[in-house]
Amino acid sequence: MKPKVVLLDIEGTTTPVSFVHDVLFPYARKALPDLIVRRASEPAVAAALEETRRLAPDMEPLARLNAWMKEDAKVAPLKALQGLAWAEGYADGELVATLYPDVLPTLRAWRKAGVKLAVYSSGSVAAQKLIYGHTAEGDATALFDAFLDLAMGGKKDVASYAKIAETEGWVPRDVLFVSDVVAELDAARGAGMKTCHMVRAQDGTVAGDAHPVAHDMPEVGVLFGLPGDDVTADAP
Ligand SMILES: CSCCC(=O)C(=O)COP(=O)(O)O
Ligand SMILES: [Mg+2]
Repeated sequence: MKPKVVLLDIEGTTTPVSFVHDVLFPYARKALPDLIVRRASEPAVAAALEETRRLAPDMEPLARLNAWMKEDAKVAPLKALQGLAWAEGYADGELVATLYPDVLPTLRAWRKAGVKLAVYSSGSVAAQKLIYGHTAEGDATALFDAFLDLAMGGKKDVASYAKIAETEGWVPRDVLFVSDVVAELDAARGAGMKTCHMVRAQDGTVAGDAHPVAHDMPEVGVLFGLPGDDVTADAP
């Protein structure tokens, strides 16, 4: 059975790991000390700092945020603040999202064929929309039916995928989850979803034998019977 929904990870799947680690994360690391002071009275900033204090009561929030960034911790208040920092960078033109070149043409073809597309990333929904809203080809957010983040739970937890399916009204076996991280794929499979391991040579991802392996988005399509980008697709 062909998937009716394709649920996509971002880092290592649709964007190079280097874009996240060498461009986005350093930008946020530099911007956050000023941002959390300058915008301290904004509810989103205040809530993220409050949650940081709650999770790490013995540490000064900026020190905790810096330590999380060093560990690449997927923690909701850090992800919220990083998203606010990146919004400033995209707005002033300093940031432009880098996607793998096979991504948008293939997603357009799948959407044109009636496949629903969605994002599930540790990055906040706001940050996801910024990435797809600032690609070299313009705003591609209209391709997606749903954006999902850590509010659904951690990406390595079976319950998160069950919650996503329930929230969106999807039958799990109709959903194909594509990610570069095997533990995330194991969790999605545990909830009844189809899975595909994205192994991008540029990212140094190592293929295993637990999940079907693809090296780019068209190969995902071949494995799961989805159309290729030779289908005429109007750019969103
Ligand atoms: C979507 S914002 C940038 C990516 C990010 O912050 C991140 O932690 C990547 O996580 P993913 O779940 O997409 O691997
Ligand atoms: Mg990933």
